[in-house]
Amino acid sequence: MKIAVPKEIKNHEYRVALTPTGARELVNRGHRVRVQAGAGEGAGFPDADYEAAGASLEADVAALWDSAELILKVKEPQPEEVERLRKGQTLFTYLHLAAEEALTRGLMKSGATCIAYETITSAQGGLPLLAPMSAVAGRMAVQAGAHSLEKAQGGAGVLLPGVPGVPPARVTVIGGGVVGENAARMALGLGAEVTILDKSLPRLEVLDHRYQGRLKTAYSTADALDEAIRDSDLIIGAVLVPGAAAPKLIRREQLADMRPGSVLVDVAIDQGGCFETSKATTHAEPTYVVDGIVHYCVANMPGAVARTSTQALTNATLPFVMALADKGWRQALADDPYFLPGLNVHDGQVTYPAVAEAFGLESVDPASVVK
Ligand SMILES: NC(=O)C1=CN([C@@H]2O[C@H](COP(=O)(O)OP(=O)(O)OC[C@H]3O[C@@H](n4cnc5c(N)ncnc54)[C@H](O)[C@@H]3O)[C@@H](O)[C@H]2O)C=CC1
Ligand SMILES: CC(=O)C(=O)O
Ligand SMILES: [Mg+2]
Repeated sequence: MKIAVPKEIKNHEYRVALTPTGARELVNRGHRVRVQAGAGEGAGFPDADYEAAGASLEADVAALWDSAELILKVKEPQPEEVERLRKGQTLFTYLHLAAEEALTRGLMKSGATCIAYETITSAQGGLPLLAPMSAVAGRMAVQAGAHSLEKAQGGAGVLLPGVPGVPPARVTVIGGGVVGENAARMALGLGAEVTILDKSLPRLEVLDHRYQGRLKTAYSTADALDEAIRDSDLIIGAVLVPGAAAPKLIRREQLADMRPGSVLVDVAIDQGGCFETSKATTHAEPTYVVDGIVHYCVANMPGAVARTSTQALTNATLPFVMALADKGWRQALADDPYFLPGLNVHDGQVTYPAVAEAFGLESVDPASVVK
């Protein structure tokens, strides 16, 4: 199969969808891999390493996209990339469509087959192609929050661990999944006082057991959120309803109940964000202040630690990439009921119910598409 790996063009996105190691695996199976010149540089993978792995380099972006049957990316396609996509091509990347109507409609118009990393499931539960980046983003959320609490960033001037004689800061994490647990681990490690809110009691039980009293857990209700808003120096938004737009859990008027200079880090921003006042920011300008509260809402947090993230992402994606390349998208999805929910758009139609619902579109059963 003809496979293309473009250089990512989102603001400060340095990850790449395939490492030279991954390229070698595909080439060894008889596939033709073309990598855009410079695509791996930001993650520390020079062009020469791809050539040594048997891939070819392409400097002309239009030619790269045009020649491909399968396009591997990291971030959702930007408008100029959507323009390049066409019927007959398969796109495999993060899409987060429920947060982006224009992108959804653009992909429908392209006629291409679009498979999202973040909606693929597994027999063990969870979202195996989201999890590695959620681990990165969860850990980074505490670094970002700690930095945002500094005065120069508009923060209250609070040090997360405190010092002897001064109590630690209070951190609340809303959503105790992969992002939430990784954020909590980091915050605990720094000595903060940490509470996790979740709607899932079984999940809270697991966390309670695992952290043996060092981590407080609370069932996520309006009252629990009110309390968190009043008491927290840092709130991390880490909820997910798979494939759907994030629920808005803190409204603008509630910011008045927070201490001035407190910080909201909205990791769920890639699904639209879980705070009413969240709007996506970039690594170039990650924060802004609303009503005295610092907001950090970067939608591609792992892009900032591209080396770690690229290796973690491609460890998870490679088996799926190999299945797509070896069997073609239709057979690969038909053979694997956990891969099938990755299909979000095919030939002008939405095939993921939560995305269709978000925009009042009709949803087609993916199983009927791969028959
Ligand atoms: N901004 C970025 O760069 C990145 C963002 N993300 C995003 O972070 C979000 C979280 O991802 P994961 O932790 O992997 O998901 P997950 O599925 O592991 O965890 C989500 C948790 O949220 C809980 N939840 C759902 N509704 C809730 C509510 N109303 N109140 C409290 N808890 C609720 C669920 O029970 C679940 O435990 C996703 O939107 C994901 O796309 C992930 C990686 C990078
Ligand atoms: C999950 C996601 O959106 C990211 O890693 O950028
Ligand atoms: Mg996004």
